[in-house]
Amino acid sequence: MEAKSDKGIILMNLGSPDSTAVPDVKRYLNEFLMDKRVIDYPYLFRLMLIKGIIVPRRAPKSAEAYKSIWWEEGSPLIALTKQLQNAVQHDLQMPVEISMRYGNPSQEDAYDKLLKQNPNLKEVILLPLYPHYAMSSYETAVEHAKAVHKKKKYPFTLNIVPPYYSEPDYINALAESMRPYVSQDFDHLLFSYHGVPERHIRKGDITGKHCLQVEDCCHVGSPAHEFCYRHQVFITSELVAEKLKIPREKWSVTFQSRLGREEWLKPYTAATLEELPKKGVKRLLVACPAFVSDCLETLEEIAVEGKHTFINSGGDSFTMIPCLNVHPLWVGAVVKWMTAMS
Ligand SMILES: C=CC1=C(C)c2cc3[nH]c(cc4nc(cc5[nH]c(cc1n2)c(C)c5CCC(=O)O)C(CCC(=O)O)=C4C)c(C)c3C=C
Ligand SMILES: [Fe+2]
Ligand SMILES: [Fe+2]
Repeated sequence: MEAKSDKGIILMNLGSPDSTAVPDVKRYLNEFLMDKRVIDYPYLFRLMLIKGIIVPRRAPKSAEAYKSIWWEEGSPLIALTKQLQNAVQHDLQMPVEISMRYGNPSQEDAYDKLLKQNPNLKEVILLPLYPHYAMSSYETAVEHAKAVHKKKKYPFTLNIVPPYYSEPDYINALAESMRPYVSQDFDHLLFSYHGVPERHIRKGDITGKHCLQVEDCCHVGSPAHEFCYRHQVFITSELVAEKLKIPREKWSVTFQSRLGREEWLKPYTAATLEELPKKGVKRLLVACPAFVSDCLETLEEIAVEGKHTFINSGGDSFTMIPCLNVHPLWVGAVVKWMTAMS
């Protein structure tokens, strides 16, 4: 009989509200936006801004948006993360659980479930479902996982997978998942990434003098790249475009989901979708590699709102390429990484 593994795996994603009811969306947005790595203003100012202005205004609109994409089994992001869990579990001996940075299932739920399955658990391998490093995504997920682990004095160690934005297995899975779409006629491929404030990029610059300060900073060698979201999304896009042999003038990178009045990474996706038809781009493909699983930001902001903007601006066809979700090559990559780390 095969010996029981003393390791377990957690796939960690961002999370969604428990339901599309406004109070649930409010609770989720409060937790999300009160995170000091997402909105990094001083605590009291953040509290007043989030609880007094942003959440009361945003929650009803967000609830409507969630309603328009909600599945019978609940949030697409959570359902797709569960599907990934099942697919990976099928090929691995170690138990696999999922956790969400905000909402449910929580990090504690995932640790407890693993421990219940094996009280002698020695190590948990944590795979954040974010390919790129950003203070507001990968960093907050990992710091949260570490904080819960420390606070509850769990008896196992944590082994965290670093950002995989340029890992050949990830790039191969992403490129192959996109190949059926780029094999048909199209005028342009847009890589639309979740945006972040430019200030976050400068704040995360470990050299203090590189990001958004040096001409073409993301393509000039620097230790800052290890923590630079902008650099990392360019690398992903370049590697995928190279693998798919898409000429440089046929693809570009934009940033979506801006919130608030600060300057965020540019160019903005919405403005680009308006401009492209005027430049002769009529048949557009859009991929969103900041997200491993399809979610509100792809299914609503891109596939519905983005399409509307593009078609109303003179575009003819708009195709959103699905996220990796449970693509067999992605499942294979995760299984390979987990096996190598165990
Ligand atoms: C200051 C605000 C935000 C930053 C910075 C931010 C960064 C960031 N977010 C993701 C991934 C996702 N974000 C999602 C939804 C979402 N994001 C924000 C705000 C910021 N995100 C809000 C307010 C929301 C909620 C929805 C809304 O009201 O518009 C999602 C989808 C969640 C779902 O349930 O489907 C994802 C995924 C990344 C990767 C990132 C930094 C790189
Ligand atoms: Fe977000
Ligand atoms: Fe940079």
